[in-house]
Amino acid sequence: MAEIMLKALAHTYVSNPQSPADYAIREMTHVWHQGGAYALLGPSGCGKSTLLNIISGLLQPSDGDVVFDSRIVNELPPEERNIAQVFQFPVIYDTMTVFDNLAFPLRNIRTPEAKVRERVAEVADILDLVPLLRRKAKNLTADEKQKVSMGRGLVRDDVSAILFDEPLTVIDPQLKWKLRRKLKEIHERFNITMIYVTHDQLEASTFAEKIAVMYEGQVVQFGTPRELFEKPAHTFVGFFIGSPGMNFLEMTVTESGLSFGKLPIPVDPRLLELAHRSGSNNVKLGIRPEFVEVHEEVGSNTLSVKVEDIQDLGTYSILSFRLNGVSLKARLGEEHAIRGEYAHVRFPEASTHLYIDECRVEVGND
Ligand SMILES: Nc1ncnc2c1ncn2[C@@H]1O[C@H](COP(=O)(O)OP(=O)(O)OP(=O)(O)O)[C@@H](O)[C@H]1O
Repeated sequence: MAEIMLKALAHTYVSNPQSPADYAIREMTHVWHQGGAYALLGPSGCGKSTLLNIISGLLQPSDGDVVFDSRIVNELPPEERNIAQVFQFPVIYDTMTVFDNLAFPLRNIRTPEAKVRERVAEVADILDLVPLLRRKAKNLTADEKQKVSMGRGLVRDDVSAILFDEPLTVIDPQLKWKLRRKLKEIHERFNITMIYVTHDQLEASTFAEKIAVMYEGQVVQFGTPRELFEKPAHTFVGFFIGSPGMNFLEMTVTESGLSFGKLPIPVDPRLLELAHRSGSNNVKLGIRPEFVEVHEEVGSNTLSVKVEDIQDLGTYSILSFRLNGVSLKARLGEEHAIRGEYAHVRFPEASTHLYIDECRVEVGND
């Protein structure tokens, strides 16, 4: 069991890096606490596998340190780090039985056979593999094989952490939720640090207590699923988390305030002050579709917008509308009907967020 710290860590695959864009992992300092259930979430190519391979020791970082419980492990090969890794595709021996596959990591470290039987029985029980123990692995279904692969990661009780790299890719959608629940159960039972890599926000938020969202080699936010939804720290998090993602309105900063095109947008004067001080012309207002107020009639401070489309998704619908030439979205409840060609929307100040150079800014008692 261990706390894992990434200290001023960076990695490039390029021999002579010239700019931050040459780094698959840009410099980061980051701590994974002992016993935590974490997800590493981000789109393809953002650096998730690179980071995971650096933690497991398959890859040496070009800069910085990987520290397990205050011990620098940069030089240690994977087998000496006591890290278990479960990959996208099952890693099992087809010709062995399920029992022997699960026993393999223990027999490898010369565990007494009585202990092997005890641990294999425990792990097989939690993964519902008991009826399959005598079967040859090659006859199993894809999800059974992946469960065996997970079991091999869990069977040693001396591992520092288990790293999962998109482990449900080959699993049928109907079985995915079952395995996700299993993983949660395993985490609670074994109190082990787990890091789960995925590009699927639903997978990340059902598994993890805290999610590190990665974008272009950086962790742009590390927070609970709720924090990522309610206070996205970076425009990428706003866009990537949620369905559909956050709306962004590009602001013009003037002496007297912020405006979206010619439309004045009220904001807290302290935020306006921050926008002025930054001198940036990359200022955006973000609001989640869930918080856009939509009315059929004109109301106080409402803006008239042209309805583009209403997508009925059963228990809710998504309204697409146009404002100042920009397409935006609002989420409507079941009972909320918009019939006309125009709707009247409001962006409640308490639900809007200000982003300067893509990062959320806030002022006290926010
Ligand atoms: N062995 C390698 N040599 C050179 N560049 C690499 C290598 N492996 C990854 N990269 C590059 O590093 C960046 C990060 O890749 P990485 O595989 O870590 O991302 P990822 O988030 O895991 O993506 P995916 O979800 O598609 O696996 C990408 O630009 C990728 O092209």
